[in-house]
Amino acid sequence: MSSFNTIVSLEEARRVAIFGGTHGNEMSGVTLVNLWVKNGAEIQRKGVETKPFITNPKAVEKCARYVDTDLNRAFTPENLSAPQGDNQPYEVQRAQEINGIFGPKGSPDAYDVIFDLHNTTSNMGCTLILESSKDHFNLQMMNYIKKAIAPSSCLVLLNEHPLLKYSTSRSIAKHPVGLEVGPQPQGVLRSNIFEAMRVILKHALDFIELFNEGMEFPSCTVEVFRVLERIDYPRDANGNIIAMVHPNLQDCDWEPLNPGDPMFQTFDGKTIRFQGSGTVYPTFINEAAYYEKQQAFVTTRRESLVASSIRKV
Ligand SMILES: CC(=O)N[C@@H](CC(=O)O)C(=O)O
Ligand SMILES: [Zn+2]
Repeated sequence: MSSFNTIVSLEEARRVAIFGGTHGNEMSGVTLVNLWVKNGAEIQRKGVETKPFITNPKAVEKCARYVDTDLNRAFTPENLSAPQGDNQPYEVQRAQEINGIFGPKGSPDAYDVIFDLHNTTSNMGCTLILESSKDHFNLQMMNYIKKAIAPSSCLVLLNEHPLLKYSTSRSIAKHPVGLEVGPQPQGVLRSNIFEAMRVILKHALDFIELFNEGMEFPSCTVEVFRVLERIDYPRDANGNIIAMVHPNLQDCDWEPLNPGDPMFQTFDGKTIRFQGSGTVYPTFINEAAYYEKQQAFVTTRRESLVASSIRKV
């Protein structure tokens, strides 16, 4: 297959940012970024300028997900081109500022790579979130990280869904990478989650350094979980939740869910079963921040993507 033989030449990744506090109550990213703002030795690499940055300082101060609106949905073309002014929601103003520093989104001036650090209350372990199946630089980075952290594992969630995709803070970079580690409650630090996040980032930065030094990365395949569908909690006519995630599904992120498997449990103990047509892999199961987004979990499908060989130009 030609895709296995072609070498894709890519620009070096000289400008890298690490975002923490996009959600102000996700403490691993907030804490790591604050640490690195004080002393950046750990994130320095030869030939790379790495900028640690707190994206939503007001939300961090309140230890809340956001102040007016979710910053990680705010980087839409409409918001970014809206006239600047104090009458805009805080996060929209902030998105414009951040786009000015690390973007502009979609332009040659944009940062090369942005890592955005998140925590989830779901039992997802280490998850890297990508927005494109065609970004060979990011796919190679995923392969490098997976190999480097073995026998620990990290999974790749691909959100390329035309309707479920959202306008993230990291989306202003040429190569956006979300890092989602859990389970960790909102406002809480857990040492195992904190350290897992730190290790992933170390390997990611090592990859960028090697790439910039001219190393060639041969073609490989990367297993990803592609976002398929958002599943809401069962609700009554008033919109109130009438069931919880079923105990058989709770904490079983990334495990196969088959048609007929228990999915929700009503308050009077009835089981609601999955009605899909085939096996899916649920994730973000019972994420605290997603109650407001009408989402109990997302379903995904396992796929193997081919990453072309890459080398710097
Ligand atoms: C729990 C959480 O905040 N998750 C992130 C996922 C992402 O960064 O794509 C979000 O919804 O923005
Ligand atoms: Zn988050």
